[in-house]
Amino acid sequence: MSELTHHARTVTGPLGHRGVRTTVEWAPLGAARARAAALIAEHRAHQTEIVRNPHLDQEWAAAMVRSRLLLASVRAVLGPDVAVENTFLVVKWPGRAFEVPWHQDGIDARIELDPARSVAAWLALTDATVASGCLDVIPGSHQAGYLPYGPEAVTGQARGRADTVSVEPEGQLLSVPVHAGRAVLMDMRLLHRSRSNTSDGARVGLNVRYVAPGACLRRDPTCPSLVPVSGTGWSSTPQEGRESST
Ligand SMILES: O=C(O)CCC(=O)C(=O)O
Ligand SMILES: [Fe+2]
Repeated sequence: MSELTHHARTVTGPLGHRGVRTTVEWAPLGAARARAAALIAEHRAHQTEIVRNPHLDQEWAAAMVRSRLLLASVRAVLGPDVAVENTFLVVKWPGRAFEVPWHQDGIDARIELDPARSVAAWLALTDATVASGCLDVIPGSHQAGYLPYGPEAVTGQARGRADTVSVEPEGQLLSVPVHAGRAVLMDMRLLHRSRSNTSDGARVGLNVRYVAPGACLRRDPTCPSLVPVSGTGWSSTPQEGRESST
């Protein structure tokens, strides 16, 4: 590959010039809704909003990140060897303020992921509508690369402060409503956010960061190990990602 071709590929990334794909399925509608109903029942009493890395210890999440339908799409983007770097369950309860500010998924204090070797998947367990706080994205925003970021100014107390980009997002916002059972794939650099849920039902989504070998440019030792979900290329590098320079 010539220098120029490589540069162009790095800028546009594995999802192309828009940096987002919205036609991906991970489960039949009914199965996704049934899982959402179980999670809503489990978390309603405490109004739990965030569960970190449920794929490590909860069977439903371990199964979700291995969805055959989803992995077919992820493999088409990343190649045969795929591991889960992180998962993040977000429940937006009706009538409760919870805005996720503009951010990029592939960089924070603990990680930096090579956008050419990683992809973020946002899986809808309930219908995500504009009213219930679906994702808003800025197509093409990934082409500007990783941007400076810092903690958001205000937040709900139990949640902590989320990272947000410290520059004004530029470009045309696109709201991405998705039905339960469908997913959005995003370039790790794509700017996105979500607003509060003003509908009368809970909105449930799982964010998954998928990586191919060599994707972890920086990863804190406190991060859990990568979980291989596809391919045979992981056996020789079981700790890949805990090392800072592979
Ligand atoms: O579920 C949401 O509304 C957004 C979640 C998100 O962007 C993330 O977990 O990185
Ligand atoms: Fe995100």
